[in-house]
Amino acid sequence: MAKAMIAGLVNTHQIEVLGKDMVKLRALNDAFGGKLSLGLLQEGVDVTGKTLLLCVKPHALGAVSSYVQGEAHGLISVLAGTSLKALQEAFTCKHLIRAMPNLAAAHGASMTLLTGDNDFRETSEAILKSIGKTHWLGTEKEFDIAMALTGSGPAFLALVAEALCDGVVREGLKREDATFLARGLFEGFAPLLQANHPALIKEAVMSPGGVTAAGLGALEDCKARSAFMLAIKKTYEKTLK
Ligand SMILES: NC(=O)C1=CN([C@@H]2O[C@H](COP(=O)(O)OP(=O)(O)OC[C@H]3O[C@@H](n4cnc5c(N)ncnc54)[C@H](O)[C@@H]3O)[C@@H](O)[C@H]2O)C=CC1
Ligand SMILES: O=C(O)[C@@H]1CCC=N1
Repeated sequence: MAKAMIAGLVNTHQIEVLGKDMVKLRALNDAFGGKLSLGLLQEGVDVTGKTLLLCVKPHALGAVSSYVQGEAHGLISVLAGTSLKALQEAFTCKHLIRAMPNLAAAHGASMTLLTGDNDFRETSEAILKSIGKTHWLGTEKEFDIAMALTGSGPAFLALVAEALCDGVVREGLKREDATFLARGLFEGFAPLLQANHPALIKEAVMSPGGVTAAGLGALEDCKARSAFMLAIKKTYEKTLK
């Protein structure tokens, strides 16, 4: 996630990357043409007046915060399931934001959620727009629910793509043809979804008594819709633990 954010920001912002391993940091800097400043994350790192992008796994929050000192200007955290309250207890900063990008950030196409301090909304939106689109949510509850859709969504859609491919392979299609076709399907589906409500797309394809109706009937028999709703529920509930 950090690498994707750096790629989006490197040409417009001064970026200092703090990490544990100087060899890895140098390799990262080489990948970005030497445009980064590097620093070791060690006791006493002064972050006064800086805007921090926190991109470690949630369990590393305590370790990272124990190293830094001073009052940061802003802190933008991408840590899943880590509340504003927990961040506030760990860091001293003027403005606090939670952000939830997704894996498409690696292609500049993230759908990133934001919530937190309204006074830092514009700045955080400008920063996160470097990796795709942003959407501000007024409460942490909405943010945590929406995360199940956009943060985890690439994994759910990957499962759909994989399952559809498995289906045609089971019927006899070659795997490479299936994969090529699924990529084309998803590419074409993106603009369709931008222009139409999903229910209308389904209705447009579902001819009376036709082949798609037979397939959709099987999905309803298998409770596919209910399975996806349960997946969202479980993802959201896990966020709260
Ligand atoms: N992978 C995803 O699709 C998404 C991930 N996130 C969030 O992004 C965060 C990072 O996830 P990834 O980039 O996938 O993980 P990652 O494992 O690729 O990157 C984490 C980085 O943190 C460094 N690190 C670990 N412990 C550290 C410590 N104590 N001090 C300094 N650096 C430390 C690691 O060396 C590594 O470079 C997580 O909190 C996750 O919840 C958010 C949205 C989507
Ligand atoms: O599953 C996770 O914990 C992270 C957060 C959202 C996507 N991946």
